[in-house]
Amino acid sequence: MNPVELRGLSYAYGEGELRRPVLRNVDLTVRTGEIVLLTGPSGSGKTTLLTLIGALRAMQEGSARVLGEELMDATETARVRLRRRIGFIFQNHNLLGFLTARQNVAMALEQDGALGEAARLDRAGRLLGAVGLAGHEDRVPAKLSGGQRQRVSVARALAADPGLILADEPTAALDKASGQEVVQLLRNLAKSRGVAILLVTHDPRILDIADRIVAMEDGRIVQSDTVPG
Ligand SMILES: Nc1ncnc2c1ncn2[C@@H]1O[C@H](COP(=O)(O)OP(=O)(O)OP(=O)(O)O)[C@@H](O)[C@H]1O
Repeated sequence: MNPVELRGLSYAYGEGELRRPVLRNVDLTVRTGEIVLLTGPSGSGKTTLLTLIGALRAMQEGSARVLGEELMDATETARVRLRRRIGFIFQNHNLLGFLTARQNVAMALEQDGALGEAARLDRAGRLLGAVGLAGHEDRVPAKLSGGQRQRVSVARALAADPGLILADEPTAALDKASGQEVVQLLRNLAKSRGVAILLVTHDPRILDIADRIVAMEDGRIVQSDTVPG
């Protein structure tokens, strides 16, 4: 089973005369452990596609199988359940400012009823160690650099042991070195854990981490290149 399989996926915003198609007949497969970068001009539909795959909005047309679940006609309950199996990373990291790095990561484990508070904090500490933040566990986001904050997001996305990570412009707010460090880290973790990554980016500095680069234009996939290497 591939983590992501899209067939004939179309999507439009608005209704009636205001209806505006933004995705047109998209086919896309992401394999286990594969890192796919999604590029394309502003407005080409990348973020919309990512939110559909992430079960953050309801499908309209076509088929999307994500981690084995069909999203077309899926109930809200089924979508919520699927979202818990996906790691999300965003440009502005979405960390809670009043919680420490460790608490931010531990929060992502709260869905797991089997783990008590102490076990969650312990696991969060180990994940922070895995992203190179040992010694920074008890700092709040404001006391970390942009790159370190994005590493906390990576640790948080990995917390629930996801089969798929969806990232939207994760390096946009970072300088070149921190951006490359974060994506390299993401790559190493994905490869060692067999997690698939679909990453939207405008950042030409990180194209070399991809297994495949998919280009979108006007709601269509116009090019899919396997990166040699
Ligand atoms: N909630 C919404 N309601 C109506 N139109 C929307 C909505 N969200 C996005 N759009 C429009 O849909 C189109 C695709 O937007 P989307 O954000 O998916 O593109 P994108 O490729 O991610 O762009 P960017 O690179 O600028 O983030 C754009 O024309 C946008 O204006």
